[in-house]
Amino acid sequence: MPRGLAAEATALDDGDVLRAVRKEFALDDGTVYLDGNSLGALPRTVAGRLAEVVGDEWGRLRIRSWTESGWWEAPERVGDRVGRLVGAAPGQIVVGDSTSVNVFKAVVAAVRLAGPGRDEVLVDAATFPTDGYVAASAARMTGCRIREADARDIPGEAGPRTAVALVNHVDYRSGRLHDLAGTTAAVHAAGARVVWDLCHSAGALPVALDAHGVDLAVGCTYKYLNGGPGAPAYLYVRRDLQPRFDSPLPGWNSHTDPFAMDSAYAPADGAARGRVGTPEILSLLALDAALDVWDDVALTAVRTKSLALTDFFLRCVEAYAPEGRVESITPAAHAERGSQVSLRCADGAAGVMAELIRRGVVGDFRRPDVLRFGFTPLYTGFAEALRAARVLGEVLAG
Ligand SMILES: Cc1ncc(COP(=O)(O)O)c(C=O)c1O
Ligand SMILES: Nc1c(O)cccc1C(=O)C[C@H](N)C(=O)O
Repeated sequence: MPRGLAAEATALDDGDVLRAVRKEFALDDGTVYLDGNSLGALPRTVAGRLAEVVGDEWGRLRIRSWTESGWWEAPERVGDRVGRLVGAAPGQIVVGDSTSVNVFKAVVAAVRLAGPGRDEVLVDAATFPTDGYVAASAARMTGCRIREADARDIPGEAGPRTAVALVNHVDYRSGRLHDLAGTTAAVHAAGARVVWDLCHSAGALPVALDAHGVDLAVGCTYKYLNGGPGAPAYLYVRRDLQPRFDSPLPGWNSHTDPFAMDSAYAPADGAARGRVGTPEILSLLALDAALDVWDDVALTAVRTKSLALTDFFLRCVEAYAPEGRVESITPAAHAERGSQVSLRCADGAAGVMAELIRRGVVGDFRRPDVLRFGFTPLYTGFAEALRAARVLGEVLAG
């Protein structure tokens, strides 16, 4: 069986249409990096571009770079590049701040868009914690109450009192992919708005924000978009909602004429209305450079490879892991799977992951018992999936 898997891995790598993209990343063949769903690898061109931004744009041009190097418009320009990856036409995404901050803007703005009598913020019960914390605070501030529901039940749970539902497209822990089209349609049918958190889906699979009429969305850029540690996040506001988008953080950068330094606030049109303060130029331009790797990549090819990788890894785990030691909590159905495999390991999961990392297989551990393996189709190969499962088997066999 294992010999058959090795031959299969070779054949799959040979047929991989994305294989050449790996060399665009700074990766070493000694490590199997399965943590791109926490921090994406470094695209090789980023360091040179950053050196240029620091040396030439900041160092030589200094303040002139806000206009001459295009710094001022960079949040919307880079937003449009992210838009191509999440199915958003230009003019609807602004890059800046953290996901947490953008969740706040989106949830409060969605409540402000809601009709009378809507005082409920519906939250995916298994949400990444920051979304839950921020939504709870946003609810308190807007006179709403929070109600939690399993993300799969949100279509049926949204009702006449729901102002907004906040849902994770892919669950960070289990890797479950939620139904963006169906949930959005059902929440709309209930008269409410939906905010999607795309942190674990953008760059991992095709996302079609415009096609499904999503109201608002947020996401980070340091996972599958490889923007780097602390890279700025983004906010999507559907074009027809932009004139009514009432930001709870109306900083001077979102003013229609920031340099008027007017004491009265007048919001900018378009995506810029989602801005707050001065953009994080260095990390924003690092992200801009990192996005170049996507120029010739089709998201459909990414999805095909992602599913093949995770299918193959699951089969390898079945072949190598001692019976009963791990159990996948990631859905087997392709329609319900993101780009990771999470294995429940009831016995000593933290120690197992530490040993895996020591042996060159980098995933992560999520308390209390989850071993999480992220598969980044741009740079992860099938032989690596096989090696990760083999080493996991060895570690579990102790
Ligand atoms: C689903 C999800 N939402 C939000 C965050 C937090 O984003 P940030 O730290 O950029 O606020 C993360 C990861 O850290 C995440 O996985
Ligand atoms: N944002 C992170 C960080 O600053 C340090 C360590 C990990 C992260 C993460 O992104 C965690 C990630 N969102 C998760 O899904 O677990």
